[in-house]
Amino acid sequence: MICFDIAVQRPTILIQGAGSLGAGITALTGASGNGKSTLIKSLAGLIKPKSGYIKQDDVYWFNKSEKIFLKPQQRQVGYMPQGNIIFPHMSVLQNITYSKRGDEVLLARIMERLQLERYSHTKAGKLSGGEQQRVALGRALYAKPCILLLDEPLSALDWTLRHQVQADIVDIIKEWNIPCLWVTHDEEEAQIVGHNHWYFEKGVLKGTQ
Ligand SMILES: Nc1ncnc2c1ncn2[C@@H]1O[C@H](COP(=O)(O)OP(=O)(O)OP(=O)(O)O)[C@@H](O)[C@H]1O
Repeated sequence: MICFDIAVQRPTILIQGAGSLGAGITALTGASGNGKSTLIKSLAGLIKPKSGYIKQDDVYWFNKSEKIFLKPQQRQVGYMPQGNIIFPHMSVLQNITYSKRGDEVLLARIMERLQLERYSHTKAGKLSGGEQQRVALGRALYAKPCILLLDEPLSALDWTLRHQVQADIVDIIKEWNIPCLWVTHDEEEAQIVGHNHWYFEKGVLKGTQ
């Protein structure tokens, strides 16, 4: 279980949120610029909030008053960022094993589950959009995450691929039984994938109770 209560000051908006993430998918929506990526990056350790705490069970990842701040690599987080998500000149295998956290068994399982085996030595930049998304997901899973943070994981895909990759991700999260925070602009996608639905309104996280 990941619990947090944080505030992040941005130039034009104060972003605040408190909640807890147990197994299953929590969809996160909200208007552009309201703080969705900021929350995800804070949980991943890429942003240090100005106050509050983030903890996994009893272990603090961030605690302002105790001056605790774990770096991203010290948190067991699988993070799939928005935008350019793969290293195009590296092979699929090199992309997936980038974190060096997993092992051969986990790698084999990921390659099989994401149907990437036949592309192992292909440069990731040569794959289709949907295949690249699966590589990015594989990299996040290879980090042996205790939480998956997905920032608009389907945004680069056309409608057919969207449904396919969406179903793959939902299946894997069910199988792995871990918490997942899934950012999307698409309310319909949020309803389909999310067991819970959080949203940002004027920088404040709602729907967490
Ligand atoms: N690196 C940064 N430095 C300073 N301010 C930033 C930075 N990145 C984002 N912001 C600001 O923080 C606020 C929240 O941005 P954030 O990216 O979290 O929004 P979002 O809800 O994810 O938006 P979108 O849906 O457009 O991706 C915005 O006002 C944005 O301008």
